[in-house]
Amino acid sequence: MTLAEPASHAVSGVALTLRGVRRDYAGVRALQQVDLRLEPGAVLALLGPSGCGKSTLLKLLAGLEAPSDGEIWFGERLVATAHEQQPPQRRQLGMVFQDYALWPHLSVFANVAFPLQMQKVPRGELVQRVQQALQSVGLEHLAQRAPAALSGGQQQRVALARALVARPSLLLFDEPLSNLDRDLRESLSEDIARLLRELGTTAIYVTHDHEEACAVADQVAVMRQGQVEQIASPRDLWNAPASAWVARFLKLGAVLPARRNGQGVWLGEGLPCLAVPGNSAGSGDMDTGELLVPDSAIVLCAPDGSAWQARVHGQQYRSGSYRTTLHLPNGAVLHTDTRQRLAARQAVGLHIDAAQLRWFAASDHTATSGG
Ligand SMILES: Nc1ncnc2c1ncn2[C@@H]1O[C@H](COP(=O)(O)OP(=O)(O)OP(=O)(O)O)[C@@H](O)[C@H]1O
Repeated sequence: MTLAEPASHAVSGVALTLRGVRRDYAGVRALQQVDLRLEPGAVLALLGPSGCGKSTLLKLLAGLEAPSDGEIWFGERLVATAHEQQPPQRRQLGMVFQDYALWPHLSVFANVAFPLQMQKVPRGELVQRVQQALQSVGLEHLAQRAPAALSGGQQQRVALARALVARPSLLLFDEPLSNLDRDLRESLSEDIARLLRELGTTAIYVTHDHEEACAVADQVAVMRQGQVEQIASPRDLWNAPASAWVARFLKLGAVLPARRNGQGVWLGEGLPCLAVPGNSAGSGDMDTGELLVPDSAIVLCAPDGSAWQARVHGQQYRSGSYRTTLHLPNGAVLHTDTRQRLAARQAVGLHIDAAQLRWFAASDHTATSGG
């Protein structure tokens, strides 16, 4: 198959298709069989632990590396196979990196103008587009400054304007906010999300930060060992994690070994039975698996107010409430948030909202939720 030429005019928001994409380095399979499809204008966050293949996937999309197998399509354009790759400059990409990558000797204006100069855009149009891009990131008043005279957040806004000014069909973000403090990350991720939606640009956004991924993206791909473990909207990811691993990675609550049959689910010998709705186990033999118990499923009560007994292991104050660690009689650890200050080793009762629990079979990724 030969690679198509890019369209001569700027295309906003291209569809993205990956089919069977694999990438091997000497002795390391960094990506194995990645298949995904992104609609034009959609924003996909790649989230996953260190080494899961996020940067490798980004490099393949950027054309900085070639797949060992599979196909990458931008809309109707085949941009990469193992045998043939379109170079980065022909892919109509914008990129925003963690370290901003601005030219230190050029002004803010000149940095943003750079991609248009490369495209030999006429001066009048160039000035107008640079001003527009700077306006969209709220920096038009700093056009003549040098990057060194800007804060980290402002520098990243310049990088964003530079990526947007060329009207790319795909924007790639590589941990763009990880050098910034939490408040700035929040405000800038909101701005990025708004801009991407206004412009209708398709984007891939690599991050380690769950909240940032959900703030920016329509879809989140959770990656594990070179594969996409789950791809879903932020809401579906939180409400319906596909596996115990995803639930753990997203820190959705305690994920505990459990057993079940048709009568219910048990977290251990001698503990009360949980009536997890939708439990599809047969009435006979016990099934082993894991149970997700979100923090929000647990409400504390007096020790004699429930069949569930626990002891307080410790508390940590966190913006308005105490995150409380609880030990069940069999040693299992649960967490909940409460406004009550409790003593270590204090006995408490628990109400567990079974509707929020989620069962994961040991042998597969099939989850049964209470919701
Ligand atoms: N040039 C390379 N040569 C050999 N192995 C590599 C190379 N680049 C990446 N890898 C390996 O491929 C796997 C995926 O790496 P990648 O950088 O894509 O992970 P990541 O999810 O981006 O990690 P991080 O979040 O730490 O940046 C890792 O095991 C890594 O060691």
